[in-house]
Order: sequence, then C-alpha cells, then structure tokens
Amino acid sequence: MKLELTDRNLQRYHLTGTLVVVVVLALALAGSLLWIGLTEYRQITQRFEQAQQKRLHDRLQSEMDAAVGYLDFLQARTGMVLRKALQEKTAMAFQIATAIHQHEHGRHPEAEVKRLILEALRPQRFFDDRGYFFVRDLQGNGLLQPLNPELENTSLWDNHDDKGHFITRGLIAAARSSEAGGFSSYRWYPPDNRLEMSDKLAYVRLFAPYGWAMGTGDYLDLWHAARLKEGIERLRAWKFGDTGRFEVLGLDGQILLQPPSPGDEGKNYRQLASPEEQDIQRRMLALANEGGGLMEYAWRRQGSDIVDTRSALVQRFASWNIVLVATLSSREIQATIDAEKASAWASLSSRLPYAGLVAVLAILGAILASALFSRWMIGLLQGYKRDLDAHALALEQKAGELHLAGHVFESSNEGILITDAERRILAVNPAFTAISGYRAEEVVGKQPDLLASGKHEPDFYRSMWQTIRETGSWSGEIWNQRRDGSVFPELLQITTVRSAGGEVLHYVGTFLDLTERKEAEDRIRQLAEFDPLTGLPNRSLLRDRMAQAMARAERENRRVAALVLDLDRFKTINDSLGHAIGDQLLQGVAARLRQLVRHSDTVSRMGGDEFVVALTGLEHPAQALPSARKILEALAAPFQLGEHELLITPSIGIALYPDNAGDPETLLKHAEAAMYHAKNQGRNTFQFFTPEFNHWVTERLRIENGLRHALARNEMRLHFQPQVSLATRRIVGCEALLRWQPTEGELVMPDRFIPVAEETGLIVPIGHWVLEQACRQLARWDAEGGAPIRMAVNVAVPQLRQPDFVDSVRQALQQAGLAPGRLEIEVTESVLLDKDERISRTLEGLLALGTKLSLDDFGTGYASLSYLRNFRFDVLKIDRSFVSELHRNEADIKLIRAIISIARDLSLQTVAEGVESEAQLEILQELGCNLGQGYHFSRPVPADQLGELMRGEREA
Ligand SMILES: Nc1nc2c(ncn2[C@@H]2O[C@H](COP(=O)(O)O[C@H]3[C@@H](O)[C@H](n4cnc5c(=O)[nH]c(N)nc54)O[C@@H]3COP(=O)(O)O)[C@@H](O)[C@H]2O)c(=O)[nH]1
Repeated sequence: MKLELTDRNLQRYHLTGTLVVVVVLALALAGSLLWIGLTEYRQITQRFEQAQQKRLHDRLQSEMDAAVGYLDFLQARTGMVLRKALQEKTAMAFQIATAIHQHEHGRHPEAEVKRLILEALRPQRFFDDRGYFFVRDLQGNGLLQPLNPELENTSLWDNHDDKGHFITRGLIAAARSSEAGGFSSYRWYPPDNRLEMSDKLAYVRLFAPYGWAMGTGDYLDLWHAARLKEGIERLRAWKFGDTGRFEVLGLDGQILLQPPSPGDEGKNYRQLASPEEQDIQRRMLALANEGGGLMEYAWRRQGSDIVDTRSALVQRFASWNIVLVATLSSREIQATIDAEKASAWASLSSRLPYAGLVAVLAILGAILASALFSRWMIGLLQGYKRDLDAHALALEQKAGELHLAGHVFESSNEGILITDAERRILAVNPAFTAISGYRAEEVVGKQPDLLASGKHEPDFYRSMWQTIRETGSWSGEIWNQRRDGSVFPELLQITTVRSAGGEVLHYVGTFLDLTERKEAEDRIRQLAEFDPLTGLPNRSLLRDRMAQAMARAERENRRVAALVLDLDRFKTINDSLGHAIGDQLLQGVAARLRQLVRHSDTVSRMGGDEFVVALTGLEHPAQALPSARKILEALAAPFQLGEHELLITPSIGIALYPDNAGDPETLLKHAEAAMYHAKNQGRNTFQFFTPEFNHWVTERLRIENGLRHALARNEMRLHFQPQVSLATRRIVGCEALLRWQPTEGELVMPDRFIPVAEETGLIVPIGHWVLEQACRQLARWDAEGGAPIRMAVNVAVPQLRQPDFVDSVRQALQQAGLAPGRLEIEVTESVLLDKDERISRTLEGLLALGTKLSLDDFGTGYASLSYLRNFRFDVLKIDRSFVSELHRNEADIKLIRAIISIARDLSLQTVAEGVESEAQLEILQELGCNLGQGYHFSRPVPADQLGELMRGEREA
C-alpha cells in the first residue's frame, strides 16, 4: 500500500501511529501487571505447598525417629531380659537341687540323692515349654538331657556346634567361672528346625556337692521375635495426626503390620490381591533397600473407591530385618494448602479491578498525551519542514554557487591544487595540468612536493608551512618543476580551509606561471643593467656589484680594486673604419676581458671605449698588478675583424677600496683619474691612483723583477749569526740569514724581499740556494777544524708545500757530507696554523730524515700549545720582542719563564732571540734558557767573520 504524503495525511498518520503505539503499550502494561500478579500467586501457593510438604515430612520424620527409638530400646533389652530369665531359671534349679540334697543327704545313698535331684529337675519346662534344665559333670558327661535322654551318661565333652565351638566345655568353663555361675553362648538346633542351628545362650552354675554344671539356655532369635512382636503391637496402637500410622514389612516382603487391613498381616506382599497394593509394598521395600526416604503413593481402602494420596517415610530397621513405614494422608495438609490458595487468589482478585482501572486510565492518559504530543510534534515537524524548505533553497543556491565554483575551477587560468589535511592532492584543475604538464590522475594522492625544483633550501619550505600554520595562508614566488623537468617560477598562494570547529580540512594552492613575466623582467633588467652591445654589466650594475664587494671586503678585511681601462686611439679606428668595425672591436675586447677575470670579479662597459674591471677579495694592493698586466697582455694580440687586423692598446687606471675611496662612485672616479694619468704616461700602461701607491708598487715591481734575476746574477749572500750556549758562552750553532746585494744598488734586507719572493713563488729556488749554501758553509767550517756546530736555515711556507722539498734537503746534506742532525729547519708559527696536508707531510719527512725542527718567533702568532704537541719540534725560539724589554718588564720574565717551562716539559731546547745585553743574558740564564742569539754575541756576519769568531773561541 502506498501512503499518500500530504501535510494533512502526515498529521493523521502520526496521530494514528502514536495512538496505536500507546494502546499497545498500555495493553502490554496491563497484561504485564496481570502476568506479574499470576506469577506472584503461583509462587506464593508453591512456596506454601512446599512448606506444608516439609512440615508433613518433618512430622513423619519425627514420628519415625520416635518409633525407631522405641524399637532400639526393645531390641537392646532383649538380651538383658533373656539373661535375667536364664539366671532366674537356673537359680530355681539350684534351689530344687539344694533343697533335695539338704533334705536327703545322709538319708539315702548319694547316688539315690543324685537321682532324686535329677528326676526332680527333668520334668521342669518353661519359656513356652521349650525351656528345660541340663546337668553335666565336670568331665563332660551328660547327667540330665530331658530332650535327649539317650545322651545321658555319655561323654559330651567333644560335642560342638556348626561353628566348631565345644559346647560342653564352654558350659563347664562358665559354671566354674564364678561361684554365681556364668553365661555361655553356642549354637544349636531350634525346636522347629532341625536343619539349621541358631544362636543360643545358657546360664550354668556349679552345684558344688556333686561337682555338677547345672543350668538352662534358650534361643536368642525367639526372644527377639517376641520383642519384635511386642514392638509391632505398640506400633499398631501408634497414631499421629488424623491419618498418621505405622506399617511394618519384613525384609523378605512379609507384611507384619498393616492396620487398615490386618487380614493381610503375615502374608508376603506378593500374595496381596490388589496389584496397586503390591506395587506400593514393592516400592517401599525398594526404597528401604536403597537407604530409605520419602515417597508418595495413592492408596485405596479395601472395598472403597476413595483414593487417598499418602506420604510415607520408609526406613529400614536392620537389627530385626524389618522396614518401618510412617505414613500420613496428604489430605491433612491439602486443606491448609487449599485455604492458603484461596486467600492468595482472593488477594489477587481484589487487585485485578484496580489494575484494570489503572490500565484504562493509563490508556486514556496516554491517548490524551499522545494527542497533545502529536500536536506538538506536528508543530515541530512543520517548523522543521519550513527549515528543510529553506535549507533546500539554500542548497539549491549553494549548488548553483558550487556549479559556478566548479566552472571557475575548471576554466581558471590559474593552476589550482586542492589537498587534504595531510597534504595529499585531491584535485587539480586543467590549468594546473597546462602549466605543470601533470595530468590529474598522475598527481592525485601524491604530495605537492613532487613539483619541487630543488632550488629552495628546506628552510624555505619550513618557514612557508610555519606561516600557513600561524596565519592560515602564504603567498609568494616559488620555483617549481614541470613534468618535463623544466623549472619555472610561479606566484603561489596557499590557503587553509578549516571546518566550523577549526579543524584543517584542505589546503588550496592557486598559482600563476610567472615564466613569461620573469622573462620580460629579465629582458627589462638586461636592458637596464647590461650593455646591449657587449652584454657586459653596465655602469649601474657595476656600481651595485662594487657596493656588495666593498661590504664583503670590509667584513673580511680585504680590498676591492677598480681597473678603469680606456682603449687608446679607439676614436681613430671608429672614425676611419666605421662604427660597425668599432662595435666589433669593442665586443672582441669585452670577450677577452671576460676571460681574464674570476667569477667573483666583474667586467663592465661604462660606455664608448671605456671598460672597468672590478677585482674583489684582494689581500693587498699589489694583487691588482697581475690583472692589470694580464689585461695589457690580452689586448696586445691583434684583433682580426673581417679583413682588418687591428692592434689596440689600453690605458689602465687603478684605484683601491678602502685605500683610495669608500664608495663605488668615488672609487671609479679615482680609477678614471689614474687612467688619464696612465694615458699621459705614454699609454699601454697602468697607473695607481696615489703617488705613494705608485711608488710602493713600483718599488715592489722592481724587487720582484730584480729577484727574478738575483740568483742568475749571483746577487744573493748568506750571513750567519751565532747561537751561543748560555751555560758555556760558546758558539754551538748559527742561523743562516739571507742578504740580497743587487749588482746595481744597495744591500736589500730580507724583510723587504722575502715577502715578495714568497708571493711570487721565487722563494722556492732562492730557498733551495740558501739550503745548499748553508750546508756547504758548515762543511767548510768542519773542514777547517771547527766545532761541530748546528746550522739553522729559515724555510718559508711555499717551500714546505713542494713535494720534493725533503729530497732537496737530503740532497743538500749529502752533497755537503753532513749528518742530517747538523741541520735545523726553522719554520714560523704560521706553519702550524696551515691546514695544508702537504706541509705536515714535509715536516714528518724532515723528522724522518733526521734534521732538527725549530719553531721560530714563538709567542708572536696564534699557535697554541696544543700545536706543539702535534708536531715534534726540537727547538723553540723565543721571539726577540719578549727579550728586548726583559730586564725592565716583569711580565716578559713571567712569560719567558712559562715558555721555558713548557719547552722543558716537551723536551725542547730554547733559543732566546735578540739578546742585546748582559743583563738580558743573565736573566735568561737564570730562567734556564739554553741558547742565546743576538747582537750581544754577534750581528749576522759573513761566513769568514763567523769562522774567525769560532777560531778565536777555539784558541781562547
Ligand atoms: N725564508 C727565509 N727567511 C729568511 C731568510 N733569511 C732571513 N730570513 C728572515 O728574514 C727576517 C729578517 O731577517 P734579518 O733581517 O736577517 O734579521 C735577523 C737578525 O738580524 C735579527 N737579529 C738578530 N739578533 C738581533 C738583535 O740582537 N737585535 C735585533 N734588533 N735584531 C736581531 O733577527 C733576525 C733573525 O730572526 P729569526 O729568523 O726570527 O731568528 C727574519 O725573520 C728571518 O727569518 C731565508 O734565507 N729564508
């Protein structure tokens, strides 16, 4: 059935449905109440029935306990009664015998008296005529056997029962046991059964006059049977309640007591006429054999149709092999149970109308409530429907908007990428595909970092996501990679979409491909910053770069050089060969200049024929020279421009930051001034900005040029300064010190030319020459018979970097025929700070060779003590700056003391430099310094002078 849904029908359905539910619930409630009442009624009556049954059973049990107690009593008394009777009877026999003996003794012969006594006893009968007296002599002969006279005067000594008991011996023993006599048990055939013996008890006394055992006995069973009978009769009369009685069954099934049918007594139950009766007795017997218990049975009185339901407690009385049944009619409790049921039912019935009324009222109340609820609900539903309508309308609008958004998403020129909160891509639009080259199915489910170009450091992305987390969005330019591997710039905006609860749902990335814009910007920048003709940075870019280089130079304590160069007579070429050739020439010059400079340097065209080369990171002004020279050399080669071979020369002006100017503009201005100065000097040359600089540079150039030829021109000399033992004041060594005596000019001291030699690498051949000469000189002194002093030779860092340095030392020693230990290689502290492994290798090689190692100028550099431990030095030279003020400065004393102490710890010899006075010498002596070197002993002198000194010493 299809329900028609209208506003009205909806109300009806709701009301009807509610009513149905309410009525069903009310009926269920009433039914439940009724069911609960009935259950309660059933439980009450059941409990009561059980209680009554228990009472009935308790009653039966208590009656049974009393009956069993009574029978126990009877059974226990049986033996006692028998014993008493036997004693009485024997006493009677004893009286008879005694009386006859007393009366007849002496009057008749003894045999006669005996006969009289025996005959008097012979007819005596008792115990229902079974009882008689017997007499035996103590030898076991039968004297009186009333029932078996044939046994009289025979020996019964060995007579025994079915269990092997010697009967006569037992009787005699009992008679002799005490004066009063005694009991003896044995077995014998009862009167009615000659086949099977049963237990018998006899009482015997010793009749002393004749030594007779005299007594009587009887069968125990018979006494028990009599007691049982007595008990049954008692139980017959035992009544309890209205219907309570006892019944007794023999274990063999014989009915012993059956008060309602005494005619059945003595019968076996199997002989009963009624099968029901038989069944009852059989069940009772079976229950007794199982240990007894309660049973119920239906009993019909003989000749009556009334069936009585009875409860019976069955219990076996083992001593007499009988079963006791205490039985009571259930009628006795049924009336009480019925009365209780009636009362419970009346109580329930009285509550039913109230329950009905409650149910009816509940139904009515529920109907009313449901009607009201229904009205209220309908109101709510109508309100809800209005909301739904409004919502549907809103959804319709939203759908329209979404449709629009979808359209925008699909048709947008901006790439759009939507991810979930875990940044897995959910959707991308066609523009994304167009820009990145990735189709949607290739990126969905992946992370956006598949677009990463590798151009940004991880920090960039970390900071980007940090911003997104903190502000909800990020925008900026970023480099990404397309599917084809090309890298492109994009303007990216990432926005976080959150739920109403603030939970991140999505990230939306929109981006614009900036490739074209960048290219345009690059073109603009190119135009703005580069010279269109040569492609070199223009003045503006040069200025920027120079500013950056200056800032860096300031931080690093370096210099920036601006080399402004102008092409000599370019105007003539331009005017004569035309602008095209002029332009080609400028391009050619630009190309050559570009090849000359390092990546960090800049070649720029300022306009016309003027170029600037900016050199960065210079340590000193002279480092600008090689570049200036290279420019001159590079431009010296002719330019082949079509059919024209052109020669061009530049004039170069050099200015240095920070020496000549503090900003790019001033620096360029000064360099230009220097350039004009160079032009005035005759072109194809360079000029530094200041005269002092010019002088310094010129001087340096002169030294450098001179040094290149110094060895060839034999201009180098060695002087030697002695090293004196402070303990003995004798010369123990000397230091070779280089001097340069140019052919034309005055003597040049090492401070001026060694740095130039080191920078230009000329120190390597010069140093080699020093080594050879020093070794030769030492050998010469040896040959003159001098003491075997040690020769110290200064070695510069560039020498130590030479892989063959150790070999060259070995060679020098071998050539001079010296032991390696005679040579001391002096290095400065800077060696220790140099990380170059070639240096350490050389030092190791020298140590392996066996030369001594000396650390020069100790304390002036930055070497820490730990370096001393890293290299195995032999000698530590204390710099003369500490020695010069030694006699005036306490701090210097402390310092030298510390140095000497460290040196001693490391087993180093100490040499104090610059000892100029006796006072210094004494202090050094006191401090424990080993050797001294200085003007106090001798200035550095030519070899022959030192030879003289040593000779003097020897002769002194
Ligand atoms: N790589 C090489 N370096 C060398 C070589 N020859 C010398 N040098 C180094 O040049 C520096 C200057 O040497 P020099 O001008 O010869 O000065 C030495 C002494 O004249 C000077 N000295 C000695 N005693 C005194 C003194 O009492 N007073 C005083 N004012 N000056 C004195 O000290 C210089 C020796 O110094 P050092 O070498 O540190 O022992 C100098 O640093 C040399 O190392 C060379 O062949 N190769």
